[in-house]
Amino acid sequence: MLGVIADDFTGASDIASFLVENGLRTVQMNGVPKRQLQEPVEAVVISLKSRSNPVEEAVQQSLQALAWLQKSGCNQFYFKYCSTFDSTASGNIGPVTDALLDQLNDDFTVITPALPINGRTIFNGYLFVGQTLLNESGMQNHPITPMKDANLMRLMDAQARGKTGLVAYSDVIQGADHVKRCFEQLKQQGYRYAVVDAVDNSQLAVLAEAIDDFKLVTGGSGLAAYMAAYKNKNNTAQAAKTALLPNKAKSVILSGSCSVMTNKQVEAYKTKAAHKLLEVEQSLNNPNYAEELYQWVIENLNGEFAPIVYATVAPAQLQAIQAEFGGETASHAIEQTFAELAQKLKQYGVKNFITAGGETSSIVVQKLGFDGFQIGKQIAPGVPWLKALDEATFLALKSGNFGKESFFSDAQEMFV
Ligand SMILES: Nc1ncnc2c1ncn2[C@@H]1O[C@H](COP(=O)(O)OP(=O)(O)O)[C@@H](O)[C@H]1O
Ligand SMILES: O=C(O)[C@@H](O)C(=O)COP(=O)(O)O
Repeated sequence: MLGVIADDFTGASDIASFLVENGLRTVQMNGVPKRQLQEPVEAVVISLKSRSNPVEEAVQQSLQALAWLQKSGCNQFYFKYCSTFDSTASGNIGPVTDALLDQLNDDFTVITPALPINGRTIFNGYLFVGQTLLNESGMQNHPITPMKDANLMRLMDAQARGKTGLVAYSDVIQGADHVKRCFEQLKQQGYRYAVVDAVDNSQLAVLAEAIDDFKLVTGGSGLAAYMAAYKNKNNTAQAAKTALLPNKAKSVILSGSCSVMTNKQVEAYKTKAAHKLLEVEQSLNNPNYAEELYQWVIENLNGEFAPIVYATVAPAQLQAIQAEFGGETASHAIEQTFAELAQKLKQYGVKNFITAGGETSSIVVQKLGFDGFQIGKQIAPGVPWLKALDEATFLALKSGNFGKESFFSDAQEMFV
């Protein structure tokens, strides 16, 4: 069984959806579960909110997740981080990878954020988003983990204990046996991690075969999709695919992502539905603010499309807000307001929640407190509908940069 430790909740649903698409029966758990697994599954994804926590906390949470997965019968582990490698010079991708390797008594793994279907590719160890380098893609303006370099070896070396080598495109295309030999060479040269080029899915397919016996794999969801397909090559590739869809019911959208794509999605959606900007100053200073937003949402639940509350702003506005209130203070206040608002709306009877942004989605789901999710149909690559395990509440947790401009209405067009 494959055990996945995801550093945020959108990332968890992203990887879970690709595992399901490629035939693995998968469940997504909300944090480290307090109970044993009840579902017969081939993969378990544990959603953590550890991407931007202090390093020690992220390491500790990840090790707890690993221990639970080991106890539950997993024999291979995947550390899922963002396809845009969201991290800083102190972590958390490096330290968590090191801690997981140590705990598994291993000393080598791969670094593979590539997700070609969503434009994330790696060439000569540089991460691209579409046709631009990561650090020119808009990710340099990320509110919490601004990405100012695209070189994965440098990014990893800054935050991890060991040295990072490269298996370049010209080697990857020579096939899985050759890639395995490259890994051996890198190990002999003292490298602990290998960035592996992937400009399209065929390199991920090669890599999936080359790492089939690795104890720990790290990356975005792209490689996981091909691992699932490889593991499933002899049998029921369609078995786990699901048609699970949300019911038409009271629905809301909460958008706390400031990514380039979320900005476009919010702008497009504002032409269709009731919309309200979440004001940072109010979040910080008005103790009644979540209640006021709640009243606004419930007055607007009966439109053709769900109302949206958004903190999403363009880079210049974000900079001004962060300069005025402090980045962390602003982020924290916004996240708390969204969490409180979501809780009130659930109590009111809202059944479908669409959230945008990894941190935002994570805090909302933690507050709503489900044990975990079944994985439903994808709205866009990497964004499935999820159904809470014990009730008919559905969620779509949209990664900052995923989905088309019409994502928010696309999601609702799937209601049955
Ligand atoms: N208007 C804003 N001003 C300051 N911070 C903001 C604003 N809107 C959102 N944020 C914060 O930015 C962070 C966005 O992160 P996240 O939700 O993970 O989105 P993404 O998926 O795009 O990375 C959150 O902590 C959120 O609270
Ligand atoms: O790998 C990805 O890009 C996503 O699964 C993911 O982790 C996105 O993070 P957010 O943009 O913070 O939602």
